[in-house]
Amino acid sequence: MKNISILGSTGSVGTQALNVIAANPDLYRILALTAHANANLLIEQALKFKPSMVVVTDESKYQTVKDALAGTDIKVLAGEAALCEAAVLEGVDLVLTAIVGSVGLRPTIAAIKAKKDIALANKETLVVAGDLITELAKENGVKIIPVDSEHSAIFQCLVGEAGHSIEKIYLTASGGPFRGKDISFLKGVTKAEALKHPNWVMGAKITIDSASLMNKGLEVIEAKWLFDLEADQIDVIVHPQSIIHSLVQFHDGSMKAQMGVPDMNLPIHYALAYPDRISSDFKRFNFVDYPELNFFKPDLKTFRNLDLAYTALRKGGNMACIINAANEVVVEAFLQDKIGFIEMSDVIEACMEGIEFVEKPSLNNYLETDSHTRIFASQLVTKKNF
Ligand SMILES: NC(=O)C1=CN([C@@H]2O[C@H](COP(=O)(O)OP(=O)(O)OC[C@H]3O[C@@H](n4cnc5c(N)ncnc54)[C@H](OP(=O)(O)O)[C@@H]3O)[C@@H](O)[C@H]2O)C=CC1
Ligand SMILES: CC(=O)[C@@H](O)[C@H](O)COP(=O)(O)O
Ligand SMILES: [Mn+2]
Repeated sequence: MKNISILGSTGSVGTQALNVIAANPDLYRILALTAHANANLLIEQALKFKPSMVVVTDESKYQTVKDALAGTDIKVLAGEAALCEAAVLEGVDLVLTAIVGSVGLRPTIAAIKAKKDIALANKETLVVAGDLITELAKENGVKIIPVDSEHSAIFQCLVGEAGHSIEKIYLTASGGPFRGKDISFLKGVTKAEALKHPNWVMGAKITIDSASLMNKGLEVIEAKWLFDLEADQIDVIVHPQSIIHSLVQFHDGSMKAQMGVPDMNLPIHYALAYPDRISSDFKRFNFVDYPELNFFKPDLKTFRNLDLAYTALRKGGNMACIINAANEVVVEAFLQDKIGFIEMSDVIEACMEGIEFVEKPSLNNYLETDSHTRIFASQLVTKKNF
C-alpha cells in the first residue's frame, strides 16, 4: 500500500490522479489533499477518500471546509504555509505535486527533506530552482518521478539504460492551437482561442503556456534537471498529433520513443505505480486511426518564448526563475484581458533584462527573484510599458 499526499487535488492532474487511485484501492491510500479555492470539490474529495488532513490555501474558504468536515476525523488547515504540513505528513510515501506555479517550491523542498518520494507534475518548481531540488533529492535519497507526459516518456525510455550515455533527447510539442500562424495573426488572438488545446484538456495556465510554446520552454529546463543534460542535448520537435510523447537518442545512434494516445492518466498511473506497471483500461492507441505522424521544426521567431527559455537555460543562475515568475504574471494578465498574446513575450524579455542576475543563487535568492520579478512584471503590465 502506497500512502499518498496530493498537493493540488482539485486541478486537472489532481482529479485524474484521484480517479487512478479510486480504481486501485488496494494499492493506494490518500493521506492528504490540498486545494486553493475550490472548497466544494475539496470537501467532496475528502468525504470520499477520507484523508487524515486537508489544506485549503485560500484562507477565506477555511470555515466552509471546516464546517463541512466537522463530523469527521479529518484535520483541516488553511494558508500557503500549511502546504508543507501536507507534504511532510507522517506515513506519506509519495507526494504528488499537482499545484500550478512556483508556490510548489517550498512544499516540494519540505517533502524532500522529510524523505518523501516526489511524483512531479509541478514543473515550475524545477524551472525555478532545479539545481537546489535535484541536489537535495540526491542528499536525501529521494526519487523524483516525472508526471509531465514528455518527461515520463524520457524516464520510461531510460529504464534499463543505466550507464548508457544519452546523446540527446527530443521533446515533442503539439505546437498548440496557433501552430503555423504568424505574428500578425497572433496579435489578434483571444483567450478563448488560446484555451482550445488541440490534444489535451488541462488547467488554464499550462494551456496558455502550450499556445505560446512557453510550456515547451519550461519543459526544456525541466528536462535539463531531471536528466542532467546540457542545453545542446535537448531538442524540441513539433509533432501535432501528440502520439510520440518524446524520444531519447543514445550514443550509439539508436533512438527509443514512448508513445500512446494523449491521455494524462497514463503518465500519472506510471508515476504512482513506479517501479511497477499496473493494469489499466485506459484507451489504447490504434495505428489505423493515425495513418500519418508528422514532425516539424519549431518556429522560434514567431513563438519567442521557447527561444527565451533556451537563453535562460544557457545563462543559468536565476534566469529561469525570472522567466518563470514573469510568465506566471503575464499568463494571468492575458487571462484577465489585460495584455495581448504577443505582449506576454515582450514583458518576459523586459524582465530578463531588468531583474538583477545572480550567478549562484541560494533558496533566498530564488524566493527574492520570484517576488521582485512578479512586482516588476505587474508594473510593466499596468503601465503598458514594455
Ligand atoms: N494538466 C495537465 O495535463 C498537465 C499539467 N502539468 C503541470 O501540473 C501542474 C498542475 O497543472 P493543472 O492540473 O493543469 O492545473 P490546474 O489549474 O487544473 O490545477 C491547479 C491546482 O493547484 C491549486 N492551486 C492553484 N493556485 C494555488 C495556490 N496559489 N496555492 C496552492 N494551490 C493552488 C488548484 O486549487 P483550486 O482548484 O482549488 O484553485 C488546483 O488544485 C502545473 O505545474 C502544470 O504545468 C504537467 C503536465 C500535464
Ligand atoms: C500533457 C502534457 O504533458 C502537456 O505538457 C502537453 O505536453 C502540452 O502540450 P504541448 O506539447 O502543446 O505543450
Ligand atoms: Mn508536457
